[in-house]
Amino acid sequence: MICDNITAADGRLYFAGQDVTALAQQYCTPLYLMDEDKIRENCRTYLAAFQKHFGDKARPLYASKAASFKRIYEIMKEEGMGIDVVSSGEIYTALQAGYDLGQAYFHSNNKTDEDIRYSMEHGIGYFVADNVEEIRAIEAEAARRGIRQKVLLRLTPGIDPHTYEAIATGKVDSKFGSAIETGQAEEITAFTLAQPHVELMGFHCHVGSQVFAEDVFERAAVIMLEFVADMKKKLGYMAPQLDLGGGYGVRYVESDPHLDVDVKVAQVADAIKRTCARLSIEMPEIHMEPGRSIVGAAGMTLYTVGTVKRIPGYKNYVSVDGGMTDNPRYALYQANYTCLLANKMDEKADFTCSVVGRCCESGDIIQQGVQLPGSVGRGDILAVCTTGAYNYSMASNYNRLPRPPIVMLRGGREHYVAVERESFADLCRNDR
Ligand SMILES: Cc1ncc(COP(=O)(O)O)c(C=O)c1O
Ligand SMILES: N[C@@H](CCCC[NH3+])C(=O)O
Repeated sequence: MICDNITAADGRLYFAGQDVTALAQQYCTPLYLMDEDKIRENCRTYLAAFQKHFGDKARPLYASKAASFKRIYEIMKEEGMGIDVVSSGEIYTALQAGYDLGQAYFHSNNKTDEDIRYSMEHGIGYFVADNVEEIRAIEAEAARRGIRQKVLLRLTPGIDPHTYEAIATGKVDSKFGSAIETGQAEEITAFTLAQPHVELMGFHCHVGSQVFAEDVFERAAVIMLEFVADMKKKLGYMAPQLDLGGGYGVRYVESDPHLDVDVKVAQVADAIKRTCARLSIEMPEIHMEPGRSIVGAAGMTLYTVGTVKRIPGYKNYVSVDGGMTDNPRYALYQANYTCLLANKMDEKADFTCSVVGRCCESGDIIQQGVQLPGSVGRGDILAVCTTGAYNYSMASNYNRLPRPPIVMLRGGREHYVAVERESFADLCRNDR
């Protein structure tokens, strides 16, 4: 199986040690399951790797855009993880969970004045400013409040991470950040250092997501540290923090490699230490922002199969009771997923089909070229693996479909609702 929390016994699929067909019956479908133990294990793996390879001068921040709901911030708080947020909505949710915003880094390429005001009012720890206009707006709000606000600057190191084009973000031609190559990174650094109510805490980059390519983070670290050294020499400014963003990939299909976080962090730490020695600079405090690799494999989505359509000479279609509304990733990126028929795990999977959703949209596809048992039919439970990241958080109500609930699994036996299923009344809540 693609992850060690997925098993099969007596023809049934188990996730986090629990029979998912029974869970589908109890909670109905579509249904998001999340393995709380796996989320905590992943946090601990990052925390231990950072401690081991960087010592106290480092911290992983959970990129909460991957999965943002109250319970996840409670878990991050309990695990001692920092967080990255990208909107006032994520900040509000973190606050509802009692998360200390002083540990939060506020990203986004376009923070509104209202975002800046709201987050400062609630004591945001750090802004990761994207551009000069944001620095001006942060300076103005900080001056109004009579405080000195900590910020980092998002830079683009000019690296191609070899992932889906739509989720590559570290190239010079990007809506995010200021490019080192064009000199804009230096300009914004000088500008920020001249602001009386802004304290520059360092630099940030994020090269992309679902990254497996060798040494991408090491190369980013070297470019960023060379910039740090350059700013020390030119402006007399030594950055206290360096944040290398998120991006480690997870296994969606058998052909995806398995990334060992401890090994990856060790390699990045090694590159950082060697580069700092070569440049004769002190190692800044290092941060990374894993999102997908914390929650991706901790998720599974369950659907009930409806129509099975066989078109002789063409394709076979298996329709399920959710679709691009709860998982838009195939529609957006042609992303890969593993689909399993949860209640027929002992049957040979030799029926090739496209698993499609129920929306009025031909592109409403979960996955193509899926192999399921030939007996697949109405009422079967279809599981899509590795849906913990960027599924619930990117869900929509297209066609007025209510968002599924999130049921958390823990300890091999317990399950509880972390997010309720939306009702039809919820859909009309704001209608006048
Ligand atoms: C700035 C930033 N940090 C962290 C992440 C998290 O990335 P991932 O979920 O791939 O670890 C993202 C998303 O790609 C991001 O844009
Ligand atoms: N939403 C993307 C990840 C990138 C988002 C953050 N920059 C995905 O589903 O793969």
